Amino acid sequence: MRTRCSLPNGYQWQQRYVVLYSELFRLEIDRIGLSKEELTITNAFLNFHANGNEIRKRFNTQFIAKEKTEYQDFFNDIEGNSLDNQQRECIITDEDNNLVIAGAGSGKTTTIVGKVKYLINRYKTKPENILLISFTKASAKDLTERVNFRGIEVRTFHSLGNDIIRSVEKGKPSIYDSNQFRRHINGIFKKLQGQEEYLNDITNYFISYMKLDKSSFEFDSQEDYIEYMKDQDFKTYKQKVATYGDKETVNREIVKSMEECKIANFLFFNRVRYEYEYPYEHNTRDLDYRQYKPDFTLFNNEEKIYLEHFGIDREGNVPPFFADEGQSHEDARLHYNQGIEWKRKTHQAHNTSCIETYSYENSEGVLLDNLAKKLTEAGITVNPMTQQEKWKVINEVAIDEVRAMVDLFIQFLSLFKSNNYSLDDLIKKLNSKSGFEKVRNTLFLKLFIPIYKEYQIILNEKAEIDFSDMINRATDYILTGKYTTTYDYIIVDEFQDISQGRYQLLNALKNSNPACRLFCVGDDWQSIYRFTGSDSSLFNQFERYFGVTEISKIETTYRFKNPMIDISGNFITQNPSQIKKQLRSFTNDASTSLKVEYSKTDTSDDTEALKQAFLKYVIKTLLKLTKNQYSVEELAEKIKAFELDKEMQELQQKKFLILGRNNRDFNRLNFENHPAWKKVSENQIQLTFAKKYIFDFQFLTVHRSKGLQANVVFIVNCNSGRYGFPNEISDDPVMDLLLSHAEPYPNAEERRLFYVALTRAKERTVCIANVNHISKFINQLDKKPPEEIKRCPRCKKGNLKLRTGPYGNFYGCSNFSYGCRYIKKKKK
Ligand SMILES: Nc1ncnc2c1ncn2[C@@H]1O[C@H](COP(=O)(O)OP(=O)(O)OP(=O)(O)O)[C@@H](O)[C@H]1O
Repeated sequence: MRTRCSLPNGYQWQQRYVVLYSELFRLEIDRIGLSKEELTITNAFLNFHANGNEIRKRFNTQFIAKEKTEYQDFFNDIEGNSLDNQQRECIITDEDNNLVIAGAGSGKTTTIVGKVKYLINRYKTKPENILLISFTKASAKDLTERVNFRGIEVRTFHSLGNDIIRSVEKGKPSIYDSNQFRRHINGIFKKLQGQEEYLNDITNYFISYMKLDKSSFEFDSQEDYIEYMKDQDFKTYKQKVATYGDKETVNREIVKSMEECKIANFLFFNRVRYEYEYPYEHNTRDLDYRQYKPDFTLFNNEEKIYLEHFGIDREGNVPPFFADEGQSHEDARLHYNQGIEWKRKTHQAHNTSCIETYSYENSEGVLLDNLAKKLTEAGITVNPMTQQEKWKVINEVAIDEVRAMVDLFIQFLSLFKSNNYSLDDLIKKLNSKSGFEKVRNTLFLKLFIPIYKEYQIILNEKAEIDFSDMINRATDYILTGKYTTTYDYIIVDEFQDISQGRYQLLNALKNSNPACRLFCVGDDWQSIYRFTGSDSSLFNQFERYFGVTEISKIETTYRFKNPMIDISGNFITQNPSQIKKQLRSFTNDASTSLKVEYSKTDTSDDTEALKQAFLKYVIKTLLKLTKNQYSVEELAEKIKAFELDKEMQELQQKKFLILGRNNRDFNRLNFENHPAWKKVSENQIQLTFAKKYIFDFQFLTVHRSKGLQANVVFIVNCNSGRYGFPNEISDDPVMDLLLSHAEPYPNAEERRLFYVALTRAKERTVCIANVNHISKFINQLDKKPPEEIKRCPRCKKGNLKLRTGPYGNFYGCSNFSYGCRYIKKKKK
């Protein structure tokens, strides 16, 4: 064991002796006959107890300053870099528990390399007494190479757990092949669908509980309500044919609210033929009003019956945000109720039948039962599909939802096991919830528990353990004394990805040697592995878990610059739970910019936008390289004539990354009609420019891009919707059952993921968003969108689209179908 040079934090020591201190303090010690020597010692104790922390701080400040001077040469060359002041200080700081909060690209790994070398050089710590842990095999290998010191091998938690088990059990444990995980869970899920009750539950979950049911009365602003609606994506299970130009596409029907979605699915699965917002059979158009389109038109043989769903409570009130600008809530209520009356009178006048349903029926949980009765009374036959038929339809039209459900099971199971939870723990947490969320979670658990049990049976039958079992079992061996360690120092990289199970292992290792010190480095802004078990509260509340801790920061980023530092920093800290840091760039000489490229197609193809974004970057860079001597047209000519060979070659040296939220986002790039572009492998794109210059683009998911960097990064699919960015599945509220602290800030995990995407580029990050489905993240980031993407001043979410009406051209909000009725006349 080495001797300590700086003074440890005395908080625990002060606590231990607090009673003795109070007793001595009460006594008049110079009058109780102590010898001179006893008096000196007692006074020193009292002084140190009262002022210990001040004394310690003063001493340590002096110590750090002295150490920085003495080891200046050493710190001037770590991996060929001269360390910055914060990097130096956190290496020298030497408490029992040390947490280094780092920024993206701030040299975390360089700092760890420096720490290890410092321990070995300065304190002569034996390499075998330093345990270095990283999270993935690749990062452990990279760190081993960077530390490059014989006897130091960086471990992953898994390899460590594996070795502990092997040493105790005197044999290698059989490890479950995690590559089979998805296949197994999918297989179990499919098998369970053969059971009648399970099939009932799963169809029920998809139809009624998959999307979050929030009443419009819960929202104060139309802005928030529209955002919620767009995130939830109110697609029914009915398909509709749509025509774009000369192409026909089949898409799921989209309605405007969760309640309408419930009604539509009810009609569809009960084989009631209907059309959504179909023009009323009688002409009602006049100069002020367009043709009336009832919510649903039901076809009963030759007869048409209408269905209107009214968004009112039992007293006829409407949600607060129904009021238009300058309109009082009471006026909005009157206006809406007049609309109801108009519809009733219209049906009376034309002798047509209209079934009415109300929002309050949904809040009271009787909407669909009442609807069934009303349909029967109106003579409409309700002919329910069997569960098998329903499930077949769901699989046919919404396979993405079925896959997402399997992803959710996988994510839930991983977090459940890596947290070392029991089913009882889940039930207890469940009981703390209420309302829709409780019913939804209960049904989810009913679906999850059999999957978990079957999975455990597979493990038992094969006598295998999975990664979570490995960590948990290793922890047990340490806690029961079957395995002992001698580590003086435990250093953990990427600490933001820690899970409860790994924390328990770490704590057990640390506590088995009282002299052991812990040095953890990570960036809470980049914690993106909740789906494999990480729990960000372990980072954010480090001290609560490990005891008194010295917290340091490294905040100079060596990758990206301003304005991206400020933009991304403001973006991530909108979530108040993220720790505040002041990132700054190592240089003011260059910048990293953020651009948004808006795709204007009606399809999910980002190809054209990617091309445009790339061209803009090429032009900008060439203008700079040629010192703005030429116009854009001249540049194009010169490229064709190969007169900018040097500049083009310089451009070719750059690294380009395309990032997607999911692997399937790669399919958003489709180069059918663009011969210069081609997909050359599963994740590679190539562009041949001017028939000569080849540019390579690598596609990665944002998760895979963690720790990587490029000159330019294009982020595709920056759109709203359940599978956009933010992806609404990953922040499914059911995950709260497993987190030690629920993350109340909306889309917290996805925000961190987007932050990781934003911070990969050295020069430019381009977000590609579709004008019709712009992600809320883009709305927050792009404060000044181009003219043609004028934000709607009312709902602030849509953009204004030029339309033609009876009084000429006008701008209307793209969120019209979500209820925003803003219009503005086009100036002549
Ligand atoms: N003091 C320094 N001076 C100059 N360059 C440095 C310094 N510290 C680190 N770097 C450089 O910064 C880059 C990023 O360092 P490193 O790989 O350690 O970052 P990181 O913080 O682990 O990144 P990420 O946040 O993406 O995981 C490397 O090229 C490294 O050499």
